[in-house]
Amino acid sequence: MLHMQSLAKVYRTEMVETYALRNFNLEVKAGEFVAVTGPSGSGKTTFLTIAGLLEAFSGGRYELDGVDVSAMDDDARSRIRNQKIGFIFQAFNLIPDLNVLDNIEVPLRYRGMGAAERKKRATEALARVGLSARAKHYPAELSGGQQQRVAIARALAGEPKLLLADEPTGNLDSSMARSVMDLLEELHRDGATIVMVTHDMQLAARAQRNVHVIDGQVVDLAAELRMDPALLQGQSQAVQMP
Ligand SMILES: Nc1ncnc2c1ncn2[C@@H]1O[C@H](COP(=O)(O)OP(=O)(O)OP(=O)(O)O)[C@@H](O)[C@H]1O
Repeated sequence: MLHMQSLAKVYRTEMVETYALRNFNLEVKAGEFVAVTGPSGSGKTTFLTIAGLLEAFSGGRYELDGVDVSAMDDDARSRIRNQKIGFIFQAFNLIPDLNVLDNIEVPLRYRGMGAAERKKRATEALARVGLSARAKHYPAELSGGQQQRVAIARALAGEPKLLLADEPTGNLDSSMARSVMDLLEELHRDGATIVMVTHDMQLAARAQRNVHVIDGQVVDLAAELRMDPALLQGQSQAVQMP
């Protein structure tokens, strides 16, 4: 489903050049639930942003659902993004002035889907996350856990090939976090492909597979820790320009 080979992402400012990702290799197969962990600044969000076709990368190759997206321009990338990817963010990112059902319909509007089909898909997605009774509520009338479930319904409504979650329980207390994780596990059992970025190792342990990132690279965590137990504290490298 997702195949990254020798991917690189360099951020350049006047003073420094930061390799957020370097020689980044990862393959996620259809139906997998993968958690990506790593210390602050290791490149997790950069990886997710590129995986979700929100940003271009500096080198290497990325294949999504069998399509090489490496050389695509912004328009082509956003078309594929709208069709194939569902996002779940830490901050939910619901629109406060729209009710729950209308929020779920937003990405379907971007696809140019007709009103009747949008409503049908949004209603089904809301039922999927167990919140049918809240269709007409506004985000502020819901708990954090319920808002995240709505955001998951919004991600699901487009029937994406790949669900990308960035710290999906980061803004939730532990019982709400558990229920959101229960939902992700359930979606995975039903066949969804999920890649979740988190710094929470306990949460990550509930995924099917863990991938650890240090200094912009996927590492074999067990082997690295045997060599240097302090590695978990590592930061990404900022290289001074000459
Ligand atoms: N727009 C940017 N411009 C310059 N440097 C950036 C930019 N975005 C990220 N970086 C740098 O790239 C590196 C990786 O950042 P990234 O946000 O991907 O890490 P992270 O693992 O998600 O961190 P955290 O867990 O703290 O969110 C960091 O050194 C960061 O400072």
